[in-house]
Amino acid sequence: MACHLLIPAAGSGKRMGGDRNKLLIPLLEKPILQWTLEAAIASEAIAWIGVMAQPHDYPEFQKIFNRLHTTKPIRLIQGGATRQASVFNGLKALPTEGERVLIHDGARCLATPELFDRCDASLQTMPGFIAAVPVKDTIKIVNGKTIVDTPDRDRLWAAQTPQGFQVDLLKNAHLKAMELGWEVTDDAALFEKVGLPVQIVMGEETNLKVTTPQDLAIAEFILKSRS
Ligand SMILES: Nc1ccn([C@@H]2O[C@H](COP(=O)(O)OP(=O)(O)OP(=O)(O)O)[C@@H](O)[C@H]2O)c(=O)n1
Ligand SMILES: C[C@](O)(CO)[C@H](O)COP(=O)(O)O
Repeated sequence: MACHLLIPAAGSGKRMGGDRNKLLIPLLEKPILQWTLEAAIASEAIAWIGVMAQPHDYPEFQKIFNRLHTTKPIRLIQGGATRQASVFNGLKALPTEGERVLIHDGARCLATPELFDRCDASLQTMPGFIAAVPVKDTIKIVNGKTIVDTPDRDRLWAAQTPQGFQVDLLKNAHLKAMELGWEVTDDAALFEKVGLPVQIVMGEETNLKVTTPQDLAIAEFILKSRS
């Protein structure tokens, strides 16, 4: 079964500090979103891509789509006020034959096609998963500036995308979130809140989310080391 991919790309990039969507910032002469799309296009598993965007970004995003060499359909879908709302809009716009969906942040432009393929294979056997990597730092829980706990690092994983789910289960979790006013930063959290299991799939250390100007420099370094 062909895999459908939703790319939340409707943010504003506040932490990047610029005056436009950070996904339009050039990284080695290509916009961040173009790197993300090229990796998704190169993944054998993905047959259809929906990109959630703010209408004011449509013209620039369309220019990026026009530069891509692919026959895979790429659709613009109106984004929402939060990542969560953008994903919900994406779920409603999926082609009806899609039973399972991958969701991948436009800002994670270093994910490899192999990661998408591995995630799609995992999604065939589980209702929900996230790509994640084991945490390397010792993490502290603090109250104000005082440490209150040091959780066991063996149980800590850093969440990434792709994340993948059975569409009907995820839609129901989003509906419940709207009804009860839950606000979360990833889709796995909604699955967790409704009591559904989410598995871990090994992510990639280099699969960072470009969030701050420092991340741009790191992403550039990683891309150069690949060429
Ligand atoms: N209303 C929103 C907000 C975010 N996103 C997307 O969700 C992904 C992860 O969000 P983040 O990295 O936080 O992006 P921004 O919201 O743009 O950044 P910031 O939080 O710094 O404003 C990004 O690809 C972003 O475009 C989205 O589709 N719709
Ligand atoms: C989905 C995500 O990328 C997992 O790391 C993340 O939660 C996105 O939300 P953020 O608020 O931009 O970190």
